[in-house]
Amino acid sequence: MSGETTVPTPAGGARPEAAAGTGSADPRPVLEAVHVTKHFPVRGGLPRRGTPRRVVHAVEDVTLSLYAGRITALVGESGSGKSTLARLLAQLYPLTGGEVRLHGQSVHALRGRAFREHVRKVQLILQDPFASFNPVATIAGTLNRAVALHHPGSRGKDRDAVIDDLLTQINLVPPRQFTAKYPHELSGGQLQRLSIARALAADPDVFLADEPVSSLDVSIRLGVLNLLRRLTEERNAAMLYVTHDIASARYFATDTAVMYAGQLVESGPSEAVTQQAAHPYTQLLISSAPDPARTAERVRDIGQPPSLIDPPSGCRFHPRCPYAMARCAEQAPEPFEISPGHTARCWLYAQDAASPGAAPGTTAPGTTASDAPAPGAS
Ligand SMILES: Nc1ncnc2c1ncn2[C@@H]1O[C@H](COP(=O)(O)OP(=O)(O)OP(=O)(O)O)[C@@H](O)[C@H]1O
Repeated sequence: MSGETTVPTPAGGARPEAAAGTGSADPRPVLEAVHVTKHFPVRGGLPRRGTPRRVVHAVEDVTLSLYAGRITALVGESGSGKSTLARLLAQLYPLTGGEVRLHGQSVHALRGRAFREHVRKVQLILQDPFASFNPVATIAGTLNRAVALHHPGSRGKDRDAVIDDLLTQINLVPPRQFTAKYPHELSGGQLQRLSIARALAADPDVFLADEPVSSLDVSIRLGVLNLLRRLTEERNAAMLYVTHDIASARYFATDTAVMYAGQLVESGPSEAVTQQAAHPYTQLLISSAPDPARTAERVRDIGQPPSLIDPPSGCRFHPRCPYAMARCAEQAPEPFEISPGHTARCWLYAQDAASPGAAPGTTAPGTTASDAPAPGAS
């Protein structure tokens, strides 16, 4: 594939103001997933005697770091494990394997004080704001609870001032026009802003935003994304931005990580990942992204992801990969560095398979045309 893949503007139209800033100079990650694995037991049906219990391999050996002042987009098809990874980082599920680290410290808390401390520092913002509010609590009541939880010493006027400040930060102004309202009196965009205000009440170090704009009307997505980016930069927080929309990643996120069937297949600076996509899956994801300027012929059907109960051997993408070679079905590739900070788990970039800078689309060096079977071959 050429490095000239056209990436459309984010779903929803206009571009956010600019890609997120360079962040703080601190090179240490704020939050890390280190070789994180999550298997869910398959419900229903007892395993046959002598056979292992069947599991969904939702997340497999994922290592990902989030940095202060930087937004990392986590991109992939539905079912690729993005939300599960976000929830693992939030400590909402126990890990099957690996480790989550906050400020370099391993976190094992699933309850109690340590868990509450993790939840305070790592705030999850979910896709559907309507589902996350008590319909019979006013805006003031909802925020009052959050402020009381995270600022236990605050009282009366102090707390009102904090609530006013939170509403101002998310542009629900003047605040007193909103405090007496109920969730059903706000639009989807206003409610999502409110869920951001609730997260802000905890003064977090990390935001985990799981598809924060996909349930919103196209016309208001941009405003919410810009708000998230401004808050991340102003507070020098780290952000994980989970999305199906690789196009928005380029404009919104500093870094982009691509997940396929529970595994990270490519990661690096957003510009490199989206403009010089290295992994064949990332290339297919980009070529399938909606782009009004693109002719219908350029949009390719990218097929179906595999079962995560019996995932393919070797590289999980190999049954769909137009460049699959024999070793792809046998051995899972390690991440190979394409350029500084830009890696792809693809055998095409192994030293014995491809020369530096070579990308699939033409026959990869070390690979003859007959080595590269037709798409769908395994
Ligand atoms: N609690 C659970 N129990 C069993 N399987 C689960 C559970 N949560 C997720 N899964 C499975 O794990 C896999 C990954 O799901 P996940 O929701 O993380 O993907 P996703 O990329 O976030 O998808 P989407 O974009 O549709 O939300 C899927 O096969 C899903 O069915």
